[in-house]
Amino acid sequence: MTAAGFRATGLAATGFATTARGATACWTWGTAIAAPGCAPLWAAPGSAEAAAIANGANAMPAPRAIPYPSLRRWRLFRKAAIRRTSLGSSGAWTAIRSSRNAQDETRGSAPRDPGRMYSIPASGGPTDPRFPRPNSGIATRRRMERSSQGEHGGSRAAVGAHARHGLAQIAADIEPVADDFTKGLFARLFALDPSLRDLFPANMTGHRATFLRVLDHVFTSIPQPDGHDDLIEFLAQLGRDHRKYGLTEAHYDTMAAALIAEVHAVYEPHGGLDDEDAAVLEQGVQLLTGVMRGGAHSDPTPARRRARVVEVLRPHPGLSVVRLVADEPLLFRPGQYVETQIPQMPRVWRPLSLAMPPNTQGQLEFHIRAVPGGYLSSTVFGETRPGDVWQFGQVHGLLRPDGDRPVTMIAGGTGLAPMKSILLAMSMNANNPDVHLLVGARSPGLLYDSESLAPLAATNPWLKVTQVTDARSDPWWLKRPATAYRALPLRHGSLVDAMSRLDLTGHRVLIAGPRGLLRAASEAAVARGAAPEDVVTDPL
Ligand SMILES: NC(=O)C1=CN([C@@H]2O[C@H](COP(=O)(O)OP(=O)(O)OC[C@H]3O[C@@H](n4cnc5c(N)ncnc54)[C@H](O)[C@@H]3O)[C@@H](O)[C@H]2O)C=CC1
Repeated sequence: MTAAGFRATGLAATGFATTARGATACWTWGTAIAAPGCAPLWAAPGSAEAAAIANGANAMPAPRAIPYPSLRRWRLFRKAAIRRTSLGSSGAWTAIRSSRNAQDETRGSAPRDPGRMYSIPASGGPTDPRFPRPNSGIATRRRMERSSQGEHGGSRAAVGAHARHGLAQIAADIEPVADDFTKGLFARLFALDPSLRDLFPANMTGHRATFLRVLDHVFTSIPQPDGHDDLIEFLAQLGRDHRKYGLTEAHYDTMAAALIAEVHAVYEPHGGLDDEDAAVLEQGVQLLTGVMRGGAHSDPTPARRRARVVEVLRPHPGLSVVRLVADEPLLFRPGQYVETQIPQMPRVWRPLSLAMPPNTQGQLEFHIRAVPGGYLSSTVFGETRPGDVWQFGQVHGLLRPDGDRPVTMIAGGTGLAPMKSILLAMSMNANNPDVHLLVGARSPGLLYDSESLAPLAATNPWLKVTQVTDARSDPWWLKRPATAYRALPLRHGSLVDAMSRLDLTGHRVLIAGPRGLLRAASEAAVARGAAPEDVVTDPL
């Protein structure tokens, strides 16, 4: 074995032990460790994975988490659902029943739904795509239904016909009054149980928006003919996530009661929900809260982890690198992000990408760009000091290589963090697929981590790094003359333009950075031959 350990400057913190088969690495922030036996945290000592890594296999585990659907995906999904909604005895309904029966069993009573579920037709005609929406929507819908039933109620069949609109239609009816709805819902929730107020941040704007998206997703997914496994896993994951707020089982009952009451309140001025819609609503809400509760209950891992800030670096005036040591090592996959709470903003949780792979020392690193007016970033930037204790909830994220296929990474600004975590982890394997990292910044001096990337590229033959900057020269406020980037190839232009020279057929394409870049680079990747399912982003 030829060992090449070193201690680099700046942010670089990588030590390599080069073997005949390739390069493995162990690293710590300050000191390089040339130790061929370093096993990553996800491979328990003595496990088959650890043995596979020792034998040179690329042993990154498969992802477990279901991603949160993006707002766009939700909207598309939802539109499709409203067009072809139907309620049936689907897997989702079975889940509702199991969840309700499980609750009953824990309460010691007989299951409520021993037989079949509600006799709602399994399929029906599509809802009217021209269905009127804002404010007058509900009233108009009721008028339409009444006219089809006779003004003073109609046949059982007619009631069934409008019940087919079901949950997707309730979601559509809520949309025009979404803001008032979520305000009313949380006011009702906190009135029912004032202790809940202390678990959430003072500013509920983000929460209300997120809650609405979740509700919309659930209410439009349930009537779908398939995809219920994903929905159940999504809700279970959401329940696991919500453990960080300290929610108890009773809180879920309160939430269910508040939600049902608030939906009824929306329909109240328009004649109220009929019995079938009310039953459908209750089932949907039971599914939502029941599966979340089950997900939370069945997770044996701690709801929160803690880590202490040990170092805050400022590679350039617009960027903080925060390093922490956790009480207990965090379990995550390289490339993932973690829900984070800082002491200056209690009860506020934000996703941050981990810039190091998991390690037994519990070392964590985050790259945080100061965003003018940014809620968390500016606080971290101005106020974080060594000794601060940060808390962490669930980890998420799907950025990862896939088998032996070549990988192209597109990292814009601090979008480099998850890529660096993956690359450091890969450098511990003897065999890796070829990786081409394109890292972009506004100007050369903003390429903040070239000091780490240059030695990583120099010692790992499978890795190629290309830097891309929009401008050729640095802004006036960047006083430190930047030179580290000169160790790696540099192109000028946009990151997306730089992709135009690549053939991405058969490549796994991982993209991280500003939202605009995620969108533009995803389109460019597909245009350059990548299969859409191989283009992976994690919009934070
Ligand atoms: N997993 C992820 O997707 C991660 C995302 N981030 C996010 O990345 C962002 C990084 O911000 P900064 O460092 O200030 O980046 P920046 O604004 O300095 O831009 C970095 C690079 O992205 C390109 N870019 C920016 N906007 C673009 C657009 N609309 N279309 C095409 N290219 C675009 C720029 O040309 C530049 O090459 C933050 O918003 C952060 O939240 C950070 C870490 C992980």
